[in-house]
Amino acid sequence: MPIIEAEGLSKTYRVFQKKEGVLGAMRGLYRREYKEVKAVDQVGFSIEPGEMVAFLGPNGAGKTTTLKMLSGLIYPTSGTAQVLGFTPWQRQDAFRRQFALVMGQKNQLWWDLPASDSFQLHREIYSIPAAEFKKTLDELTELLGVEKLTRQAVRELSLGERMKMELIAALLHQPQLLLLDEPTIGLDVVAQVAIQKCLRDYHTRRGMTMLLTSHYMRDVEALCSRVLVITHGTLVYDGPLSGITEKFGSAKLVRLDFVEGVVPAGLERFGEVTRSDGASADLKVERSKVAEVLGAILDCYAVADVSVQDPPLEQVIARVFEEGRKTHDAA
Ligand SMILES: Nc1ncnc2c1ncn2[C@@H]1O[C@H](COP(=O)(O)OP(=O)(O)OP(=O)(O)O)[C@@H](O)[C@H]1O
Repeated sequence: MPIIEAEGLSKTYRVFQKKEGVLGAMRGLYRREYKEVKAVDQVGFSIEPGEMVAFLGPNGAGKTTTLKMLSGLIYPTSGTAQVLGFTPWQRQDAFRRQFALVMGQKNQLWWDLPASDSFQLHREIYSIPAAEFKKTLDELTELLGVEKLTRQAVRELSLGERMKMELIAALLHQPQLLLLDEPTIGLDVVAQVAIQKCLRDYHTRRGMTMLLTSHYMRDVEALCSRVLVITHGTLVYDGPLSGITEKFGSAKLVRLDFVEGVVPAGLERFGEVTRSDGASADLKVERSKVAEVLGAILDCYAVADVSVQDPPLEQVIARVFEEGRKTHDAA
């Protein structure tokens, strides 16, 4: 049975339009005007137990709104979802005990108290047996290298340390499903890698299911083999991470090193030269023409080394977002 099954999930927000100026504000008191924002439009997907899935999209695409519906924080306008066999917005206790939601932009821990006090509260709320609580806590603090920081007030911790504590709090009750909304936002590369490693190790040990939103492609590459892409509230891709490059990365990057120690003139007739540096150059070549172009280059020049690469994932994803925007604007 899938852990998450969403069908036709939609959310339209009704937003109050405040008029400019004092007069406008006064008019708004008795004649309120609203506009509708279609945040999520007929989204459907299914996630099997143990999958680690990335949920990608540009700012305002509807990712957080979808996660909020799946965790029962808000009601959908229409559509259905079954999460762990429950309808999330019915907020049954048994459902809440089996999942966790971590939002990189929101604090769930008490600011003025040490994280260990918040952990104890979680233990009470979830009725975790003392021995089990200690074992999980020790495992997680060790995994994240924060054993010595749990007795320090949360407000005194760095952003990265705080995020690690948030993650520990979320995992203490050993949820089957972890929903993560930008868990590495604002973190330096070292902290990002530590969070990724913790999630990967924890997944290997416990096999939890994970749905993650992130604007950092490194998170996605490190953790998720499947990707859902949403733009303007609509799902535009659901498939393997590698498939995104095949589907949307129409060009390949051909890297050439020339024997003569300089990049020869006239290379641009074979494709767009994206880098030229000493004896080496990068050429953007249409995927279907790579073999033909390489043959022609080798006929013309003395090439010492050649490699053919996919474009960086960031570039491909940016292209998917851009195409989604164009389709939306044209509709
Ligand atoms: N509470 C709300 N009331 C009104 N509109 C909202 C509300 N929350 C979100 N929206 C709107 O819904 C759309 C989707 O927002 P959402 O936060 O789900 O996007 P997102 O993909 O998570 O974006 P980001 O990557 O910037 O976090 C946006 O246009 C946003 O302005």
